[in-house]
Amino acid sequence: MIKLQHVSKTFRVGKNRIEALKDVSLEVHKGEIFGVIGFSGAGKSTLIRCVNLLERPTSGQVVVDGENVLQLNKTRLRLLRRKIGMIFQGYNLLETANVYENVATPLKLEGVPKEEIKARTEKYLEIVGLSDRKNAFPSQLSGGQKQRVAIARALAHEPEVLLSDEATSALDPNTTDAILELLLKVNKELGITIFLITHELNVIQRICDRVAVMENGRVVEQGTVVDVFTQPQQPMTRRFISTESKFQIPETVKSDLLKSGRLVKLTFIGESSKDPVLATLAKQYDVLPSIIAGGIDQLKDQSVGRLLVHLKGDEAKVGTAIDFLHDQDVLVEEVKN
Ligand SMILES: Nc1ncnc2c1ncn2[C@@H]1O[C@H](COP(=O)(O)OP(=O)(O)OP(=O)(O)O)[C@@H](O)[C@H]1O
Repeated sequence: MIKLQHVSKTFRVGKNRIEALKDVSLEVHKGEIFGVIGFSGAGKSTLIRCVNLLERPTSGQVVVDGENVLQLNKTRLRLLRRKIGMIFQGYNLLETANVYENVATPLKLEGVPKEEIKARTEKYLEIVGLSDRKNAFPSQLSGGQKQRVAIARALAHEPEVLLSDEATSALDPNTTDAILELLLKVNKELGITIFLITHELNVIQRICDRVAVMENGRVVEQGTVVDVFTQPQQPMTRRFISTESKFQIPETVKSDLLKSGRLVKLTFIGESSKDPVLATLAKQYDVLPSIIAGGIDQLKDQSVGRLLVHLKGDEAKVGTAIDFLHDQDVLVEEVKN
């Protein structure tokens, strides 16, 4: 649906050159939710803005629905942009227009017939749950409601792709969850492909199918959310996951535990969480496992359980027990000093 091939973007500010994107390639498949995550300044906004040419790449190709957008004339580009809706962190609503007008006015400007404008505006306000607030003005709405209006406005153009530029970044956690649920519904029920950028791991975990991790203008890692989340390959990705993870123990506790045994982080994905591996360690290997910390993360379609386990016993037996864990359907990472 969206293909970015070797995309680079350099900004010139006075005598300085800022390389915001360096040879970025990625592909967003039709029907999926694809997320790009990275810390501030990584190049995420520049990247997403290259899809609908709010920003023009310095080099590389951008292909949307089979069309090379960099080669389109103005009319064809305008037609293509109709297939691409966009929502922003700051909502970009018309403050002097009410909810209904915020959705209807852009359709009017596009020359959509009157009856159709009414039908679409009502339909999409209903989908985002704001039918009863259509006469309210933006100043009378909460942040979450404003984002719902922005989503309805984008959907009213009946796009095939929705670009989301940090749409939940200004919202509190509960409102964020509600907006993420709405995006899932838009993806599932309307079949709209979603390409989003975020600095929040939670957004990726909750709704994305695949993810790309950006650092200093480059994509350093990409894959399914389950793979990238459970087996991060790059230091940057690990840093991101551990920064957000509640799964950390103080250094002093860690060094005490390492004096009396070995420490392993176990990750259980889906079905593997049902096997009683810790009981097997105690029974068959004569090793005493103690759970130091643990938790479950809910990814879009999968739950991932994590345990930090201390293993105490005869050194050789603990070694064999760790080999046994590696043979199970469980990801094992030993924690060392
Ligand atoms: N119009 C511009 N002119 C000059 N430099 C720019 C412009 N837009 C972005 N940049 C620079 O490009 C780099 C990437 O910025 P970008 O906004 O894409 O990153 P980001 O990952 O979206 O970060 P943030 O979440 O803070 O917006 C930064 O160094 C930024 O200062």
